[in-house]
Amino acid sequence: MATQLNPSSSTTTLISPSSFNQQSVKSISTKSRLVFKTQSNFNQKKQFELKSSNGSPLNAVSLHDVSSNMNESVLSSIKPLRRLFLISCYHCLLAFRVGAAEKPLAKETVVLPEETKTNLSVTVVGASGDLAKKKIFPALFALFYEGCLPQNFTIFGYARTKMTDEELREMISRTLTCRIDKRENCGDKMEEFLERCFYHSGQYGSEENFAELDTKLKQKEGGKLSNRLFYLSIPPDIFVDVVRCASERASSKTGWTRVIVEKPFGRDSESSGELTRSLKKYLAEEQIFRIDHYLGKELVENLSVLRFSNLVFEPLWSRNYIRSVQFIFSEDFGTEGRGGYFNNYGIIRDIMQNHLLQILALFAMETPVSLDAEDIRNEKVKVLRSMRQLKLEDVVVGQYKGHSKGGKTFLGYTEDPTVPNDSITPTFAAAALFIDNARWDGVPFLMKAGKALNTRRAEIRVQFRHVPGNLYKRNFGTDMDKATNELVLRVQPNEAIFLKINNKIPGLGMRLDRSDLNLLYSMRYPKEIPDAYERLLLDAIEGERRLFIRSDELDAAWSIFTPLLKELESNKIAPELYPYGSRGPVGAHYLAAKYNARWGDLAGDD
Ligand SMILES: NC(=O)C1=CN([C@@H]2O[C@H](COP(=O)(O)OP(=O)(O)OC[C@H]3O[C@@H](n4cnc5c(N)ncnc54)[C@H](OP(=O)(O)O)[C@@H]3O)[C@@H](O)[C@H]2O)C=CC1
Ligand SMILES: O=C1O[C@H](COP(=O)(O)O)[C@@H](O)[C@H](O)[C@H]1O
Repeated sequence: MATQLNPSSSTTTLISPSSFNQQSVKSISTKSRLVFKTQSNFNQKKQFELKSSNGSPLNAVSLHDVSSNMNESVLSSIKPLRRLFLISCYHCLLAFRVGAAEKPLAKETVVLPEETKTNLSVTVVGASGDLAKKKIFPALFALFYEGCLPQNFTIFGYARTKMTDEELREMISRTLTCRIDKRENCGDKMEEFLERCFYHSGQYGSEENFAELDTKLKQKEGGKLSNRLFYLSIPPDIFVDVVRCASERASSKTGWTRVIVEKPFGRDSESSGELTRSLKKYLAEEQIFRIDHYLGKELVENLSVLRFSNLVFEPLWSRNYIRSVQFIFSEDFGTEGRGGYFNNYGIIRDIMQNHLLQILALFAMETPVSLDAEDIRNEKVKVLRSMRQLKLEDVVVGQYKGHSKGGKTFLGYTEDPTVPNDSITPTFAAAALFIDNARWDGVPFLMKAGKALNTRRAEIRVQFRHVPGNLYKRNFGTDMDKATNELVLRVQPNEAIFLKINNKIPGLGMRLDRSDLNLLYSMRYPKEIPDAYERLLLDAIEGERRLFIRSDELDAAWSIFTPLLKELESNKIAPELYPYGSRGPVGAHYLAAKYNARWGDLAGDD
């Protein structure tokens, strides 16, 4: 196709603290978060209330008697890490509670002895950069505001730029915001947060500079057991240097050391494998948290809930009923400011090979044995390993060109000063992928990702088959495509789940139309949805790996895309040009049509 040039119920589950063992902590850590609360109608006994991660109660499973407080002996039977997790959840979920019954956090907080002996240090490496300012510091502040960080925590910024602690605070403070629905004490909280932020300037490959950081970290930790999290918010070519220096000179001697690595994890199978091998010289796999922030998005988290906790969906989840599945990402802006990075990667590596493929794996996996990270990741790997390598004839690539509209001119990709004039890096791609297993044999999984399009959105669209022998086909005219059901998970913006159904238009005649059963999050859940980085940072702090990418997942993901990327690059495949702000190259329509599908986002009735 390319041209060759050169919900929730209101019932609550209660767990008796006396039966609260490691296993229950483990299962809670993967399924839900915890709230400890004191309730007068339960004889003032402390109770553990299971809540979904957005604070709404989970469906009831059972109701146990509550017999004792969570005391030292219970805590001491729990491993230190779990204890820390338990404590942090305690703070966190107090804050997630909804409704008038919510009590001020500070009054309910019981500081457990273990917590006073532990310190968490988060070092943001590349603190002067875009991602750190835009996402990481604000997410850390949101966690602090929500009471999700432990009592003793320190945040360090590390980069080459010379800055004082005060200057870092000034830089961070410009990007901090309060949640719309939680402004109480926000200014004070910001002050408190900023007081815990410090800066160390150093080179990324200097062990000496990391040893200095270590000294500063130790000062702040004040002899407490130290847990250290390093967030690598830097270009990938310096990941290994930083990991070497941090692990050799600044890792914790008393607690855990973990490293969050930002994408890109390599450019292809070889470079990704090389990166993994290099990181593993200094870190165990359990210490590496490869982040894909799409996995932290609310609707992506909900995908498995929707599938596995609703009887109505899972039986339909196969080639028997599903005609095609579409994963759509679009942005209504170009590479503005990130052309240097982007030109070396392109949209397939930037969005498809990671964000969209991760969602696909979650969508298509078999039911995992449990919600434990390894069980889920095992299933994702199986799906990825069952996928066919992507072929050139199943791909369309595009690049945006300049466009003037309403007196405004939008520059084309190659007009961006950070991009070479003759660049053929794709800013748009559409692809048809296939999973060769019993469940999905023959079903096209269509992906589309593009920058500088007409709209910003990310969604999953499941198009179901026609109703066999549909009695009502005449009432629809000839366009049977219109008569199929479609389930849409709108990841962003305006999070929603809707199901397109056929319905009789009220009246004496018999005319049908398509209507939506619509779960619009802003109506159903008026609370602000936490940013993906908040969820993922909290998970990394708690040691929850479910939403991070394991090295074998990464290998399998690269295997699908690497041959295609090589072919595109070695044959210098020219992208189809599309105007800035348009719906993208027309080739994408032909690709969908080849597999008897139509892009759901372009149907005009969403
Ligand atoms: N920005 C975003 O929206 C997203 C970014 N990412 C990934 O996150 C990471 C950080 O992104 P972002 O903040 O945009 O990156 P930046 O380009 O802003 O780099 C972060 C910091 O790294 C240092 N740095 C930059 N270039 C070099 C270099 N060539 N050699 C050594 N140090 C350098 C700079 O700090 P100093 O000069 O002070 O040392 C800079 O402030 C990257 O891996 C990126 O791919 C992933 C998803 C989204
Ligand atoms: O990883 C990336 O994601 C952003 C889009 O993230 P979103 O959460 O704002 O949808 C994208 O702009 C960027 O190119 C890519 O590297």
